[in-house]
Amino acid sequence: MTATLSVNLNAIAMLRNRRDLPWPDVIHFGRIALQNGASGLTVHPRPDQRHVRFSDVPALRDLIDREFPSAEFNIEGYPSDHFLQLCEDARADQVTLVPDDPTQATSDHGWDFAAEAERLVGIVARLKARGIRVSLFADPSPVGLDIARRVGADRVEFYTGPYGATHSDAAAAERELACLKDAGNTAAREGLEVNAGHDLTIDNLPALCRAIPALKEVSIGHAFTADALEHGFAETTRRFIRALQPA
Ligand SMILES: CC(=O)[C@@H](O)[C@H](O)COP(=O)(O)O
Ligand SMILES: NCC(=O)COP(=O)(O)O
Repeated sequence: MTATLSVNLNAIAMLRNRRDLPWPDVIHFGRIALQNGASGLTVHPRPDQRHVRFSDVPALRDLIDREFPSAEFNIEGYPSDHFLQLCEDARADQVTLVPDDPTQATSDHGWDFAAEAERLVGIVARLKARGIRVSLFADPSPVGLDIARRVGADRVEFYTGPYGATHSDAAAAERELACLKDAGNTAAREGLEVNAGHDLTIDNLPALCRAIPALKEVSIGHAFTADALEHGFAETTRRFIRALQPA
């Protein structure tokens, strides 16, 4: 199985927000990514709208509906009532629920499934009742994946920040990959499909795909955007898709 690529547009939105101007245009770069083979688009509209604005969400839904109806729209975020309503109004194909505090600089941990199970059951049911696939952001660990399944999640997205941080330490990378492999095997046993994201790059993707052969989707934004500064958005999309192909 080859994991699909969902391009995260947060960094494009952050660049746009530097000035009160409409460029770089989030919709334009989402279109380029989908035109060049990305399977979907991801955004993480945070409460402070530091990058993706709430108004970007319906506009991206409209792009996919009009021009790329087979593409998926993955919306990530903390399950506040406002966020859940935003996802429902946008008819998200997938919602990735993340336990982020509004003040966090970025996403840096998965759910404490044991502590949050009771709350997550209703939230997951609400989204699934609207035909939305639900993925729960999870640490790269087997712990709690049985609960993730019990609360109704279709998938977990393993947080690959610790793996991404090992870019200059091969031994540490092997240790993180072993954790991801173990977590991926447990997820499969629990009947969960697996996504992954955070600090993934062209260089670290192949080993991750070998560690989790059943990996369904990777969502990538930061390193993708850095690569695109050098290669352009279209070629970078093709480069990341090539990196996902089995060797
Ligand atoms: C959930 C995750 O790991 C990322 O998708 C997250 O959206 C990154 O958020 P920032 O782009 O705000 O750092
Ligand atoms: N879920 C991860 C994501 O969407 C993008 O994370 P990053 O590549 O910006 O670190």
